Amino acid sequence: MPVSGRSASRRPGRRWTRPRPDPACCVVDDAALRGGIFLAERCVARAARPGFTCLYTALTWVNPRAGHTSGLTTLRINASMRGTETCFLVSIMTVARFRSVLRQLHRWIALALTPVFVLVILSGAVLALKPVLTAAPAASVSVSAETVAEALIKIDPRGRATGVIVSPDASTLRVTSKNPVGPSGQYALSTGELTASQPGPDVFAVVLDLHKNLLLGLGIVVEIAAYAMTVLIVMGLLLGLPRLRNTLAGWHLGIGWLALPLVLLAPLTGALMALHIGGPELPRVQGGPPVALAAAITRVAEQGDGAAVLSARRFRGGSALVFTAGPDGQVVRMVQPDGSVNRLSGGPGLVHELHEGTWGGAWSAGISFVGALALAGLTGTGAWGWWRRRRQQTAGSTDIGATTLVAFGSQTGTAARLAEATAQALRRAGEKVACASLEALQPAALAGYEQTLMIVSTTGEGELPDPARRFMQQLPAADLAGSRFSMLALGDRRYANFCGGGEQLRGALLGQGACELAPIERADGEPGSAWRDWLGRVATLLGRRLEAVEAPAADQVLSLTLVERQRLDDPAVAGLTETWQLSFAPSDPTTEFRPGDLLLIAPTPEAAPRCYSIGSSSRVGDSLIRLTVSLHRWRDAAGQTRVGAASGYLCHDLPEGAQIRASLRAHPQFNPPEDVGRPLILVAAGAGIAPFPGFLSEREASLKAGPSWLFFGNRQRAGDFFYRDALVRWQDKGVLTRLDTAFSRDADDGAYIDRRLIAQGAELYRWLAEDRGVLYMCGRSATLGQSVEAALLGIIQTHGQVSADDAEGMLQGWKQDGTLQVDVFG
Ligand SMILES: Cc1cc2nc3c(=O)[nH]c(=O)nc-3n(C[C@H](O)[C@H](O)[C@H](O)COP(=O)(O)O)c2cc1C
Repeated sequence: MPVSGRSASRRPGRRWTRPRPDPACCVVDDAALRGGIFLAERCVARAARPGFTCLYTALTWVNPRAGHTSGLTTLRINASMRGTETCFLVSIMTVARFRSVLRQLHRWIALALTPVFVLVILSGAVLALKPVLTAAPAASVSVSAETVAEALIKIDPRGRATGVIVSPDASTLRVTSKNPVGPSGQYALSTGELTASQPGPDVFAVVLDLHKNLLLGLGIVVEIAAYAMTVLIVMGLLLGLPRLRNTLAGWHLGIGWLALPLVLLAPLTGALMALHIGGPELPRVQGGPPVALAAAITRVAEQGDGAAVLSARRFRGGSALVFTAGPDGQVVRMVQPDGSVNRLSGGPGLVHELHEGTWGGAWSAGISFVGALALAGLTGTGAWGWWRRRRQQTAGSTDIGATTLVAFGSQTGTAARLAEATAQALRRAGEKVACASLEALQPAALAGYEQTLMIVSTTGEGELPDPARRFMQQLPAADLAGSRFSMLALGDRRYANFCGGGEQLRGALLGQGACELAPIERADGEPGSAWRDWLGRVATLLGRRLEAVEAPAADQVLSLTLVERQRLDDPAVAGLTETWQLSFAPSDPTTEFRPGDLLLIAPTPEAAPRCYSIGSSSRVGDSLIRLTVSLHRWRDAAGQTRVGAASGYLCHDLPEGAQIRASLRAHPQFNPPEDVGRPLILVAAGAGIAPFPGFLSEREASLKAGPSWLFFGNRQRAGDFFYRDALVRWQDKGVLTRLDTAFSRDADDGAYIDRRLIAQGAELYRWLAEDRGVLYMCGRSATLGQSVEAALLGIIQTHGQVSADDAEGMLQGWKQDGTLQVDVFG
């Protein structure tokens, strides 16, 4: 399907239609469809009963705006028995949709409860160490229940105390009360007097209260957190297998999977405890006025087994628990409000012991502690990853409080660098400045600033750079009365339409009512001096004094020798675009260049230069600058075949060994990311693959390189699968983690590259949104640029579960923060 056809069908608003009859006309997320049909088949299997005939049709609804499935498969089951036919319509969520919903739930539940998780997990880690850090609670000197009860009556005559612990030497009682008027402190057992030394706070008791009630009696919130944590871990398992990568998402998944028993232990046992499953068998609590601890201990004394009292505390429904040590070990008794005593058997129960790490002594405590650390790691990597993604999405939004906007429209980076230098110079002079590409701006944004300084280049035959086109299209609808601007237009007089792009935009701005703060400045070729003049004038009008300003590095003029020219397409295959790789040796062997930098070559000194993307890197020892050049061939009005001046010169006329002069233009926006660990997604069509061999050779040379994924589209696998051998070699070496191709003229393929992106949407979204990947796209603007962006919008909408507008905003955010780098040519 012609890509332009699909983009023309884009309409605002959400409208779901059935797939059109020609399957080539709709782009269906194959994986999602397969998932849906799989579920459909299971559903039919269930619906089928003896005597029924079942037919089903899976109707997958397609969203034409985004070009992807809605994620809902509607299933029609025609079941007939004895001539009566019934039709059921069942809607099934496809696997992709299900995972997407699951991911959203996982994210938002986890984020909502992160503060609670942090408190509960950290306090749990401290409590896990309690058995190791504290001495065993058993008393070394035994004291009878009667003695403790007598002392407690003196200390707490009104029965308000909620806990009492006998000291190991049986000399004092530590009494606590939740009621502020109740007794609290350390008392002599013999006299019942408050001892001079007040006991320090019981750290473990405070931590336990934090762990169980968040110190605020919010036990219910902790219970919910335990259920939620268990559910989140299960959801996480459903979301994907671990991919061991040194990224936050990689660590998150890795911890979740590899430490699964450990991370599941505490929340699961906590949830079971909250549900009273697996604990000791408790007698039914009668309820009634709470029994005083002294009375409870007296009732235990009356049992007459002479056991020594260790501690007692208030329990549910007015009852109390009394812990004693007898010859058979620790015994717990529950004293009800009516004075009846029940001996609790079986200890705290396995679930409690597993939760508290007390089932196997010090090393089980250690396991609980490691489990708590793993849970902390899961929470930390999850929350940090979310925060970092959020920051990436909001990064680059215009500075708050700025009065001057510096806006740029740049094709090959010069205007962008000058805009940044302009903003910095003005900021240093005290002006509040925001700086943004026209790509990220809407005309109405100009009204938010006192003035806008525009730096706009010209490309093609007098055209606006690609990133400025949408802004220009939106201008006719904007009312810019009251907005002030000044234009610095970058151009080159060797082109027919000098500074055409800047002139066009200026005319349109004036047409919409904006007025000029300072007259337009036109830069011919190297823009440094024109920029300085213009900036000086503008700064004076703004009442600012500039310090000495330095223009960004200019293009570097190189002397190059063509050492090799290799044909990349197969001349025997008809209908392909003739394409060559050219390797140039710079006369200065210390010349530095990186993949994505640009080489400007003109066939004659007076001719306009053309720009070619460099596909090699001096950083990894490449001494040759390598270009991929397609011959531009067309038929003129008289039917004569013509070839482009620059491409014809490079592909045919320039002999090997010849020397030329060319300009090297740094293009840092399109260089490989400095953080080599970031996953790399490269999307290329035809000669757009030019810079990517250089990207992969830089990755090959790095030990810390993250994964990389190339999407390459061309016409025929047999004839123009450029750099196939090198790509296969990089795949074998693990440098290229994934390779997806689309060959539009192959009978068994027929797809364009956007189809591949959509088919891999879930994984692609994960690389970009979760693993901090960065996507570079290179190819013709009219085809690759539009179709890939449309595919990305659909992917964000489907797999990020956001509206069309939010997807658009996210895509713009990706362009601003460098997640999406575009180098397209006309
Ligand atoms: C392929 C190409 C086409 C160009 N077309 C024109 C043009 O039609 N008119 C013009 O004045 N300058 C033209 N230029 C010159 C650029 O506008 C000039 O080099 C500018 O500094 C580039 O800025 P940028 O890197 O921000 O895009 C062209 C440059 C290239 C590489």
